[in-house]
Amino acid sequence: MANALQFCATVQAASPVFSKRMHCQSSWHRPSPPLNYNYKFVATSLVLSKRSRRSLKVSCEAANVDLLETNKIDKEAEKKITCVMKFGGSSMASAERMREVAELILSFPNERPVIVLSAMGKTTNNLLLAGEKAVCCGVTNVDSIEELGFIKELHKRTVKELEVDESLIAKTSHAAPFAEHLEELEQLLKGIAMMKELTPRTKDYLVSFGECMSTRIFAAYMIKIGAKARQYDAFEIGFITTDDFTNADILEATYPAVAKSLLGDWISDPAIPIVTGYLGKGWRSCAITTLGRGGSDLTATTIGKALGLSEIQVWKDVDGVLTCDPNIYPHAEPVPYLTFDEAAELAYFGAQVLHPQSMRPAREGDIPVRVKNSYNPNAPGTLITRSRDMSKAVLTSIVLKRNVTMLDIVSTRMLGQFGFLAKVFSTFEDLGISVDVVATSEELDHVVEELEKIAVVNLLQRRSIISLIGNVQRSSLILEKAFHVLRTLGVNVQMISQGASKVNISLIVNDDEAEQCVKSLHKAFFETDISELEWECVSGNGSAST
Ligand SMILES: Nc1ncnc2c1ncn2[C@@H]1O[C@H](COP(=O)(O)OP(=O)(O)O)[C@@H](O)[C@H]1O
Ligand SMILES: N[C@@H](CC(=O)OP(=O)(O)O)C(=O)O
Repeated sequence: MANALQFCATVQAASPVFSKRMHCQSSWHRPSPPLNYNYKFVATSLVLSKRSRRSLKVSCEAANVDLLETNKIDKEAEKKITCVMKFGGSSMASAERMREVAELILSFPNERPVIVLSAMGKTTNNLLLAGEKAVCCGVTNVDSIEELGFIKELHKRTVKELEVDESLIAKTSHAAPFAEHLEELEQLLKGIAMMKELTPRTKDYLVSFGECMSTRIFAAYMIKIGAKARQYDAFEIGFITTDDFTNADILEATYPAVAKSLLGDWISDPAIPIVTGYLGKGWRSCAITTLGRGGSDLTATTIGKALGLSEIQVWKDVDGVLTCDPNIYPHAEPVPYLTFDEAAELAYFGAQVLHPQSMRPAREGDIPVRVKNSYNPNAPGTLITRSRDMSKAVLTSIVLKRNVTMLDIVSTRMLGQFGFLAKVFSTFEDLGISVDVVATSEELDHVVEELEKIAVVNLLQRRSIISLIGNVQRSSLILEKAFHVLRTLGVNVQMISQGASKVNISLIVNDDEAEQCVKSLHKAFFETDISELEWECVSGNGSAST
């Protein structure tokens, strides 16, 4: 189909109205079948003849729509990118794992994916530890920091075992070669040692080495085994964020910018994009930022929305989202289906498996997210979509968040009720503390000091939040059963709340009782027949299976 006269245009869709207009224009121009022609998404690509391209330019100007670019296309570009596949640290922990992941990617001949990678294994933790040690170890001792040794050894060994050499790594991108990264990392640690200071901004620069190195090595390996691959640093291709170092938010401008970078290259020379997860660029500072721990999931869903892909896959080391944390209770089972709301709530309340913000772009783009196991690709995993059949659903998953501080605030009646609550929340806002993720007791001292002007405040530490994610249409059944289990254990619930999204009931208990509660709740809800559950509750003669 492609010939010298054909071009591809990438335009930025502003609204459904535009899409409609676009539709008219496309029939008017009579283009060949669209590359990525989807009404809902930001970037729309069309294959056009040279004459149509000129007319499209005029029409776009008239419709006040950005024509991002028109490129000559080749045959390969007619096959659009289909999905994004994200592989986390656990999937990329060694040369052996990288080989398996490469094989896995190539085992889907009908997919043309964008790959998002995290740092290898525990590299991010090791980089942070190395940074903390550098603060107090003195410049001359930096090269003997144990974690720096681990990082160097892991990456050099991986390069050697995969048999990718420097020249191959250099071919993967225009950026600095791999050896220079290790060199620069050591220099940075020496700088930290000299300054005796590790700011959040420096922390983000420091941890970025993990993803920058893993993607370069992996892209080089893909090229070595004959695949076409191209490495990208997210902060160079339009991941624009707030300047909240260590926990930055993706800004809206990211979507068209990322679409433009990735589609532009794909159209002119298709190659599997291998993108660094977790990283961005602060819009004011222009410095490297990170999206919060586990942020590569968010990178993947952002790319999914930016390109209007049909699926987002996040590959983990477990068979999908499970009924509870397998580290607490090994009999946790995979949950086959979840809604975006359920998954977001689960992540927000502490399930390590997904980044708390990662569902937002997927929900906005209405793109299904599949959570799969890179160690067991045949397992069906979890499919996360906008809605699902809830007719049989009671409880979906149990999440535990430990070491939470509970503030018990009683008004001294100096303010009316509305004024009192407003003052309480503005105190948290002024001090930049998010309720539910209060970090240190030092921060809390200020909160207590402020609140004591209007209330009696009790600080209750070492508490846990147990979140019951499920069908809150059946909240009476869930609560009845849960309280029955907890009463049998002799546990006193200290607070209860139902989330605004109506998929979550949260209970606060003491830290030292929490794990046992989760185990017993799991047995009662997931290892008991549901009809039995309802019968027990109706007849009132059931007993908790603990
Ligand atoms: N409800 C849950 N479902 C699945 N995994 C969970 C859950 N809660 C905690 N986890 C933990 O999350 C891990 C997977 O997430 P993560 O380590 O972030 O993967 P990756 O680094 O590959 O992205 C699992 O190994 C598991 O120990
Ligand atoms: N490497 C970063 C980002 C990330 O998403 O990692 P993982 O996918 O391994 O959770 C971290 O450890 O936080």
